[in-house]
Amino acid sequence: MTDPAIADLSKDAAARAAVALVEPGMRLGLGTGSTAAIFVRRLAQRVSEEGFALRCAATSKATAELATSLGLGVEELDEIGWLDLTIDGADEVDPDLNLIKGGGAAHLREKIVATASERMVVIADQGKVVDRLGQFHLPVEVIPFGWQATRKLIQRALDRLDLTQRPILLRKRGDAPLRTDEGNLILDLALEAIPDAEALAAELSSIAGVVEHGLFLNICELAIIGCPDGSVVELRREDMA
Ligand SMILES: O=C[C@H](O)[C@H](O)[C@H](O)COP(=O)(O)O
Repeated sequence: MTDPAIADLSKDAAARAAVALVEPGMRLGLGTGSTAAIFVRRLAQRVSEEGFALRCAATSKATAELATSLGLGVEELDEIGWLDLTIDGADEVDPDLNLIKGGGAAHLREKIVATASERMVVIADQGKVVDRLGQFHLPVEVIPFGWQATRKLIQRALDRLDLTQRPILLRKRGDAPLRTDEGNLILDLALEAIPDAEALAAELSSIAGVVEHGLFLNICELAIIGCPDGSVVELRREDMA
């Protein structure tokens, strides 16, 4: 676990490098979370200094509010239609640039926005880089109707993948179940490690009550990893380089 102050310097380094990828007139997807929020602040700063136009779609109500408060115009994704670039954070990044996202319960809209973009770039601190996905609890957004049956079906899917006895936790905010921007629930899967992310993603996607899981496979093209000294390391997916 990275020291929070060090992580903030690193996140800022990654955010500043990502702002340099933005070109005037771009159609841009804005991610969610603490790293994405730093990016939004740095982006607003650059736009106010240089005064160019952008069209932005946000991945959450929180990001839309932040961007709007900083003077960035935010539109619905469908008003813009398609995006040139999405910049977002991640909870884990593996060597193939596969990700776990959804620590902030926003992965459904994040995945819609990222896959409606020509390019998705992740910004993160070094603590997010892992050899194999799964230490971070995998968020799964589920419909409230019949969610306990959905949880049983997820458990059975995990059993088929030899991920037995893994806790599946209903995410709460205070005493109440957390509701996503879409009014759904989040189940967090404490897997420890994911031996076959493609197989798990396919199993989860086949369950009726599952809206979306937080595995982002083959979506991210570039990860900008910030370091506390202000430098960054760029990780690229081989097949897109
Ligand atoms: O749902 C939230 C998102 O997937 C975030 O991008 C992710 O949790 C990373 O957030 P942070 O930058 O705060 O670590």
